Amino acid sequence: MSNRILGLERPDNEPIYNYEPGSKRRKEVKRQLKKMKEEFLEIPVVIGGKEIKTDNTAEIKCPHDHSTVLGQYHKADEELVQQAIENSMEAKAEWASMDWEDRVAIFDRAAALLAGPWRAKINAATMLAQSKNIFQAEIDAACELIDFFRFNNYYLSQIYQDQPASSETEINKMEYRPLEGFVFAVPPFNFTSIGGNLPSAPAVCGNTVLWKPASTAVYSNYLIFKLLEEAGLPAGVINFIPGSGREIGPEVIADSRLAGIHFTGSTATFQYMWEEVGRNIKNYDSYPRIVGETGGKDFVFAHKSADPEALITALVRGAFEYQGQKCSAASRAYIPHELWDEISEDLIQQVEDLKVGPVEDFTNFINAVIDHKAFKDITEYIDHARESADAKILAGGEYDDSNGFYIDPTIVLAEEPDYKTMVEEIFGPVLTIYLYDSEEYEETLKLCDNTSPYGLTGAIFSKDREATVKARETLVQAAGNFYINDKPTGAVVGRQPFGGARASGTNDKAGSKLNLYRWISPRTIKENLVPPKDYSYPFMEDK
Ligand SMILES: NC(=O)c1ccc[n+]([C@@H]2O[C@H](COP(=O)([O-])OP(=O)(O)OC[C@H]3O[C@@H](n4cnc5c(N)ncnc54)[C@H](O)[C@@H]3O)[C@@H](O)[C@H]2O)c1
Ligand SMILES: N[C@@H](CCC=O)C(=O)O
Repeated sequence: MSNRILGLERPDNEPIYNYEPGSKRRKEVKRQLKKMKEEFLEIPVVIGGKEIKTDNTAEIKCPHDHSTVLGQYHKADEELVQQAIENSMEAKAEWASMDWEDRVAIFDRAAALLAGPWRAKINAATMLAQSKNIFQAEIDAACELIDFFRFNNYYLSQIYQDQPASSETEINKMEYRPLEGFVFAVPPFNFTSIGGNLPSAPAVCGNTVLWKPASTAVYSNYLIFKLLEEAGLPAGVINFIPGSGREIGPEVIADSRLAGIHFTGSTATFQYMWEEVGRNIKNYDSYPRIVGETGGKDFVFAHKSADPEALITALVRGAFEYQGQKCSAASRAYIPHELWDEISEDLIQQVEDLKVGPVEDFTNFINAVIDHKAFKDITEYIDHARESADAKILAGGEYDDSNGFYIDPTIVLAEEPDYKTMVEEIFGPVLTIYLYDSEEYEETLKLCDNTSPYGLTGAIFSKDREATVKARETLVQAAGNFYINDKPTGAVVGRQPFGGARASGTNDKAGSKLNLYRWISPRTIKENLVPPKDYSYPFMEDK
């Protein structure tokens, strides 16, 4: 990177490592896994750099192994939330006035530390506490978060350079102030990178932030917080307040100085938060910016011309990587009858061959789902499909939570296009397939568009350009990330900016310039170099 004053150079995406057998990197991750399981991590609330322990704690266990306790976290109560808000407001002035080159340098250093000495540790934490295999941890906790840090810096430098025109008689300037107040960052459990990005994107713009991590991802999120401390983030810029969302949320949202919410999680939680903001709207100092990326019911749509092998791979990886716990996961598929006859045997075989087990065995493709609630919710859908006359289970369907929250990757065939599992977000390893008559391609595209309230990701598989264009046009509002001949997951920062509309969120595209604009409040400054000294217009003069 060069020339910070004129603007950072566009960074490259962080390379993804393979962790092949015998490699040094694989050995280091294994060493970290062992160490973390032997140790017990005590996670405090952190306010203004001060670590606070409370008498209200919760255990952190591996989702894939109930007997392994990794540590415990201390929950913030109302009083600590108030302290965190006051501290955020105190830390604000100094942070906002720091040269932006120094602010971005801190996040550049965080990226470099994560790419280097912290990489194995953060990957291992994500593997153990969120039950991600090494490949899924690597693309998330290492690569995507490094990219978020670096690309946010780059985009911010571009925003700062964008200035209005001036002339010989006036100087115009756009000052990109942080928001007035503090920002509340509330991430989901499923991506460590989102945990790190939600507080750091507003922070790099000069805001101070309250970070409430998801209760099932506190372990990795705390390590990211420690990484930011090591990178030089001043105390109080981000305060770390783990605890119950239902208790902390209303307390924070009621504060008149709330300047913004940076949320990713379920549609229901986001709607609740928006309603709370609405209820408090008359109390705020300014209108809080509300950014929320939420649920999805992501589709794969196959035209009869689709490449069968590419389609099978996209369904297997798109639906079942990280146990389908990606907001982008392929969760419903539309396949013409004749193509189904060609692919069904191989698809079912491949899904049944997916190895299920703990993360410590790197040959396992599928690990556990996050917790008991997720296990219960997902298996209820499977049971519904097993008992319904409108559905049939073609693969998987078994589950067992005796040692860990394991659910076999499951394929459901729906007789009706609006069968429950074609419509609702399941957020687990369940793919529902609906077969259609290839003569009814356009009608089925419309059906796909209207079947669910979401609009996050979707894919068309087709070798016929006209059919591809028809899908792209008919499904124009059905997905904020639309893929042609690719799975609907795995967006890369700087290449496929991520987010969706409809019930899937405000579509502010995490890791892009669009997202950063939400965390700044521009002030236009005009300086008149030659102020006029006569109020009258020329045409008012008497001839
Ligand atoms: N669109 C995206 O970019 C994206 C990315 C990842 C996950 N997701 C979505 O996230 C969901 C899964 O994540 P989850 O289970 O962690 O979601 P969730 O809604 O249960 O929790 C998200 C966060 O909100 C907090 N929370 C819960 N109730 C709250 C309240 N009343 N006030 C304040 N905070 C509260 C939780 O503690 C957590 O930190 C899925 O719906 C998935 O589609 C979306
Ligand atoms: N950005 C990720 C999904 C994040 C939500 O879970 C993807 O594109 O697969």
